[in-house]
Amino acid sequence: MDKYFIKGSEYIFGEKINEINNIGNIILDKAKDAGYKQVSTPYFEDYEVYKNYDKLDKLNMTKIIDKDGKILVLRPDATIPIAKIVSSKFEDEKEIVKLCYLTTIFREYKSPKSYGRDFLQGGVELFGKDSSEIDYEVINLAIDMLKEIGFNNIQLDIGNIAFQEGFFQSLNIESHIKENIKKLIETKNINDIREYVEPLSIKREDKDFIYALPKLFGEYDEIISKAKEYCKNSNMTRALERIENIYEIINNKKLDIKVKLDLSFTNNLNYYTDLIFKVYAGSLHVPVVSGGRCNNLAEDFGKYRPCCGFGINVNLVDEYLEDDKYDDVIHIALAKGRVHKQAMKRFEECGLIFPEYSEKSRKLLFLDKSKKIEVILVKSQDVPIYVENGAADIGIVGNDILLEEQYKVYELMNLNIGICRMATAKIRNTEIDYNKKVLVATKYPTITKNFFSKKGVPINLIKLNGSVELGPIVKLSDVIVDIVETGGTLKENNLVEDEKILDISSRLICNKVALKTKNKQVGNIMGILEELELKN
Ligand SMILES: Nc1ncnc2c1ncn2[C@@H]1O[C@H](COP(=O)(O)OP(=O)(O)OP(=O)(O)O)[C@@H](O)[C@H]1O
Ligand SMILES: O=P(O)(O)OC[C@H]1O[C@H](OP(=O)(O)OP(=O)(O)O)[C@H](O)[C@@H]1O
Repeated sequence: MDKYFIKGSEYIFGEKINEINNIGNIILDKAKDAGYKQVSTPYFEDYEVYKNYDKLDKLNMTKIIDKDGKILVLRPDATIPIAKIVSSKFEDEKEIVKLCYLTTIFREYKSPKSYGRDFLQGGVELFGKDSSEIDYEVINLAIDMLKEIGFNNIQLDIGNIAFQEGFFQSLNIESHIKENIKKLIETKNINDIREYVEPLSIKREDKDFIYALPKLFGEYDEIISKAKEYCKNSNMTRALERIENIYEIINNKKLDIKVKLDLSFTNNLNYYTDLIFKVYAGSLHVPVVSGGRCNNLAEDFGKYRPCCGFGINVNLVDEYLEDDKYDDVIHIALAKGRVHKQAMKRFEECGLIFPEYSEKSRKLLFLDKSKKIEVILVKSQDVPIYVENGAADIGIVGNDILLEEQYKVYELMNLNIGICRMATAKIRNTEIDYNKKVLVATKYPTITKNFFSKKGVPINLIKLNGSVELGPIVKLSDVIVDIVETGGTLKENNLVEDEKILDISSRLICNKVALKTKNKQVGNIMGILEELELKN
């Protein structure tokens, strides 16, 4: 039967339809009560318009060619069509225009429980005024909707894209380099950021800011005072003042939600100019609300009109409504085998005690003495899968695994355990003729293909699952690509290392949302591990 269905395109019926309609109606009713008028926009949009905003390919647009050969896209967002309506239908640019919508957005989304090619989104856009009071009004409406829908544990993260932009404007480097740095900041992979930025001719203090930026989120007081130390021009100062204003208003209103500051937000849709906010609800590992200020968007289609708005993914809200509980245990996935043994030693040296753990135990799940940290032992290849999907908040795994497949996780630290290298190896005293196709056996097809294609050597790859060293001995392959630590296995099998491909060590990785919602616990674990690193 499955052959008739497209992955990510869901049929919804029965009670599910009612649930989704109820959520949609709450969004529309709340918006209308607050003075917003409902709009409906076309399914098709002009690709030429969208491609200017989609700088990081975040929209994953579905393109269609019409009968005149024009490239169209299925509406991948709601804000741009609404900015077009406002510019064409509302002539007085001083007028405050408040519009709301409930519409299908044709864009991929992924949650630990589901994957969809499109989703129902409800939201609002308010045009005509730029002030912190309006920012609050819009944010408060989103919170109010989530409360009415039934969520109790709500976390609001606020940031200001103008802070980062202010910094990058003053940085005297080519724009494509700036864009590369921004992309790396978004991955939060400190190792990759350092590797790219360190050789650039940028002032030391600016490099330090770039390294600090991905970690510039968390408790408001701590982050705002850190951010102030990095201010180097009036744009950055103004951006922080704006954040202070909005935070003060929210704080005074006592909304009964957690409010955090995030200055590491990136402008991935390329139209935000100022405030950016995201709302997480319950144990949800993806934000349910995303919004912010895009003051210059309307001007692209007519006259300048500042704008602030948000969108709520109704499908996700529905999926997670039943899970509205906050779990304050931090779940750590460790690569079972060499890595977990070394990691558990590290934890022990840090004073973390897991009473039921012993190297010989066959148990796969251990709680620490305080019952706040849980370790799960999984196959090394599965660590990033557990973390990406939120089944674990953080994980410890070798960079060999992270390089072999792409995962949507943050790589936070190099732990300098599980150290080894990946290399090619061949039978002792033989020469490999790289002018003809070489037979390579390995457990690591992606790393192997990339390595040989960079060298310009054509290969035939044989994927094995272990005991790779046998390859050349039994004439299954000419060479192997495998992990070498002491070199003992190669030696005992009459092989020699030929060329090193990369250094390997274990990394601390983190689920993208857990970094926000369990920021304190993740920070504590990082702090403990960092301190130990300094001592060693
Ligand atoms: N000598 C080594 N051989 C293999 N991996 C090592 C070595 N030293 C460190 N590592 C790291 O440990 C990880 C693999 O650990 P281990 O070999 O215990 O698990 P595994 O390969 O999944 O186990 P198995 O092959 O028994 O299924 C690698 O991903 C790598 O990062
Ligand atoms: O340089 P060394 O210190 O000898 O370590 C390297 C060996 O260890 C690993 O094998 P593992 O024991 O994980 O078995 P596998 O071959 O089944 O993967 C790796 O694949 C090498 O074979």
